Amino acid sequence: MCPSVPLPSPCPPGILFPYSSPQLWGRAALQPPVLLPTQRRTFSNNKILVELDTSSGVATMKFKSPPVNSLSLDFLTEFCISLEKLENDRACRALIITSAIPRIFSSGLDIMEMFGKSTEHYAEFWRAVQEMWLRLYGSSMVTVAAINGSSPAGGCLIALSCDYRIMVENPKYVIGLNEAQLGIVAPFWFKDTFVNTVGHRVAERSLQLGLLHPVTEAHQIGLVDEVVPEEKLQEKAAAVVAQWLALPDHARQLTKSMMRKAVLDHMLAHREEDIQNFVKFISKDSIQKSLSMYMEMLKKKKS
Ligand SMILES: CCCCCCCCC/C=C/C(=O)SCCNC(=O)CCNC(=O)[C@H](O)C(C)(C)COP(=O)(O)OP(=O)(O)OC[C@H]1O[C@@H](n2cnc3c(N)ncnc32)[C@H](O)[C@@H]1OP(=O)(O)O
Repeated sequence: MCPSVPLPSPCPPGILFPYSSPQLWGRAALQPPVLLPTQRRTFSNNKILVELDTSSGVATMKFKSPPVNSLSLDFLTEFCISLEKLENDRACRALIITSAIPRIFSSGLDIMEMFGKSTEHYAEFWRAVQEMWLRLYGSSMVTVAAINGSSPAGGCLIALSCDYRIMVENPKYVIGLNEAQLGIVAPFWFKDTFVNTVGHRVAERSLQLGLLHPVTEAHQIGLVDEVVPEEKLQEKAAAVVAQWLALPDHARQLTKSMMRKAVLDHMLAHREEDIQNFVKFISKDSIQKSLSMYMEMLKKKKS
């Protein structure tokens, strides 16, 4: 189960740290203005590898869950634990998220977690999905998605939850919230996150059609901020992080919080109701049938 992490009281999970924890504003001030020798701290679990460069304050998180980095309950739990560790580490000010699996950033929520399971399992799974989003969208760190492969649905949500998205130029890669194609509906907080990034009209069309956008199109509609060749991705991500970290942390964090608070608060106010809605929706025979047909379609595509 995704842990309920003790955030500084009285802050509910997902509210940006600056609102409740002014003592953390000073992360920037804690950094001496001299170049220190590079020091790396790594921690790894089954599905995620994290490397923190303590001299720059930048962590890189690599998804490494073959075949397609699908967001299973185990994956989400590891993700939340890693985010909590970094968020609480004063040496860490920024996070770059990328994939160690060729051609895939993340294939989104693990469909097998939403298929043929108990209602208790669906509730636990959905709480973990919510937790992941609350932590990432509400993070006080600078977050950059270095998208080095396709990123449908939940994978796109991870990217959307970051402060900046850089995607590798490749005509085969796609990104978007394609839930409608599976016969399911993107929850209101997926939608809100999407609207906050691309605007209402683009989001409305893209969501209704369940579009997966090729990279160039994703760039045109503002779903990704920049497109780069594969070999430039890490360098570009580092440069973007450096630009964002050049500002005083407290000013950047309060601005981020101001921009995101309404959406985070809305979800927190409806969290339990959202879990009940998900369980009810996903348990329906018609939805289970749609998911089953979709999995069949994926398998057929392969053979
Ligand atoms: C009211 C409120 C209501 C709330 C209503 C509910 C809201 C739910 C919101 C849902 C959000 C989601 O993220 S739903 C998930 C959406 N995700 C997707 O649609 C992605 C589907 N996958 C793909 O398009 C492709 O697999 C892709 C990722 C591009 C990789 O293509 P490749 O050709 O490289 O690989 P494939 O051969 O297709 O896949 C390799 C194997 O991984 C499996 N696989 C692929 N994606 C998978 C996935 N998401 N979950 C599980 N398994 C997956 C395939 O079946 C294969 O299994 P084997 O055949 O056994 O090897």
